[in-house]
Amino acid sequence: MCASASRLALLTPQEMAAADAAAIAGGIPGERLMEAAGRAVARAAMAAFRPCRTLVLAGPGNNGGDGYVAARLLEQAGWPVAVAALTPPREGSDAARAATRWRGPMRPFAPEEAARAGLVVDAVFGAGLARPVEGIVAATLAAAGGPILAVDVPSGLDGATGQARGYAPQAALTVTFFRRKPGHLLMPGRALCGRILLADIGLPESVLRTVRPSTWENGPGLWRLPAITPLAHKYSRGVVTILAGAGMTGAARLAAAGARRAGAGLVTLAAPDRAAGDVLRAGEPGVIVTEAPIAALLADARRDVWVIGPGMTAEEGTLAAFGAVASAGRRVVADAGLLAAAAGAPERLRGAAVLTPHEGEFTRLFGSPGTDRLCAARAAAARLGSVVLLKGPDTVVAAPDGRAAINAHAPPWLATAGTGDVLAGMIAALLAQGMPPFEAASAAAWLHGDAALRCGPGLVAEDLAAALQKTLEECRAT
Ligand SMILES: NC(=O)C1=CN([C@@H]2O[C@H](COP(=O)(O)OP(=O)(O)OC[C@H]3O[C@@H](n4cnc5c(N)ncnc54)[C@H](O)[C@@H]3O)[C@@H](O)[C@H]2O)[C@H](O)CC1
Ligand SMILES: [K+]
Repeated sequence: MCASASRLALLTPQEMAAADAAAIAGGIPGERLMEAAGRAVARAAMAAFRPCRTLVLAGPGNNGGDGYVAARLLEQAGWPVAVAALTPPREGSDAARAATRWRGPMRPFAPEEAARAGLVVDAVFGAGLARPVEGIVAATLAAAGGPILAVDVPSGLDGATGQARGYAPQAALTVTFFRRKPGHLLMPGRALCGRILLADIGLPESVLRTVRPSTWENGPGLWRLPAITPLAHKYSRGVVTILAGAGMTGAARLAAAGARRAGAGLVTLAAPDRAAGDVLRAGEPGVIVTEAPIAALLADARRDVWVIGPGMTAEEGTLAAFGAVASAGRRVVADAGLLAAAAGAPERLRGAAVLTPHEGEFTRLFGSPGTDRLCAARAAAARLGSVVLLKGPDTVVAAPDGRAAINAHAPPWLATAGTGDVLAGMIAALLAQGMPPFEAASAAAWLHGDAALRCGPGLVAEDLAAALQKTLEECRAT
């Protein structure tokens, strides 16, 4: 794994525990890791908040241990700190030793204590969350009068899925260690964490070779955009063919704009009839419009990548068009109408390079993704042998081989009509320029979000393609 991808690795709580164990087996005392974790929490508190009456809520495990260390260091810095222990740590554990070094005031675990605090440090549960948070823990966290600084994760948040198990508080700041967890990027986890600080606690990078992560935060470093060689010509920069629907030609035009701006050398819109063709010709002059039948288009071997679905209806004809293109060995980005046409029968999309369903399309194809979007997208990708890009505020890109990327680099205003069509065209363009499907889908998702961030909340889909130019310039420069 290259260095930049390594930095983007996301570790599940289980993988984090394995990383800890590997480090400890490699001779790094757990106590040193805990001391480093607690110090990172104390430093983050001192950097983010003014000295105030601080209550550290300590759980029975190592999350609690981090909390005792942070309490001791904050008190040494002159902060008025008290600790409330849910239950004492297991005797002889690192957390127990950290607890014995805490000589300051102890308080009961009680809502009124949290209500009186200017800052609550939530060190109750972290990677070891075993069951929903409820009862006195939930009541005390919910009563926090001031901001919450969460250690590793807000207690109750599942680090693997980003879902709250029972109650999980809204943190102002979350300090996590070594690598982020999927739950720090998946919703609602990302929102509940508030600002996320990643601290180095001295775990060597070598533990990643032991853990072998398969989930990454999406970003440059996980993929590289195709270089534009001096000898490039339009065919070498990839040919994208987009099937246009009879009615909604706008979607195909948006896909064409996305494909062109993402660098495809030649983009063709295949119209179903003359009327549609005339409408399409009114669009971007740089797009070739043809009414030629699919069979004739397939005779040109350079037409390697196709987009099928935007603006198309969910009926047999759409599936038949896909069948003809896929059986000719061409790579298809399946979106919108094609996904709808295969509802309940996802195997009919076997052979597609990339599927780009939103939640509703995914549900109609594979059933509800439920609370574990990562797992659902991975299962769908493995089932079809295709990359599945499950769109949302936390878009998940899953490959058939188990790799997955979570894209947090996208603003909420991206959720507007037509942006999905642009994305489908962008994926096709990157495929046509030689990127493998997982990398092409991941890169397109990130570029798509970055362009939307540049456009601001007034975004309409037509703006995206134009904003892509700046995004691509900067991405290529890095
Ligand atoms: N490398 C690192 O990232 C380091 C992380 N550290 C911290 O260690 C915790 C994980 O510690 P662990 O002991 O495995 O789990 P927890 O502290 O989260 O607590 C588990 C403990 O709590 C019990 N429990 C779980 N859920 C509940 C519940 N709902 N109600 C009651 N009790 C519950 C469970 O039975 C266990 O006894 C990680 O998050 C980091 O904060 C290390 O300190 C340093 C290295
Ligand atoms: K916590």
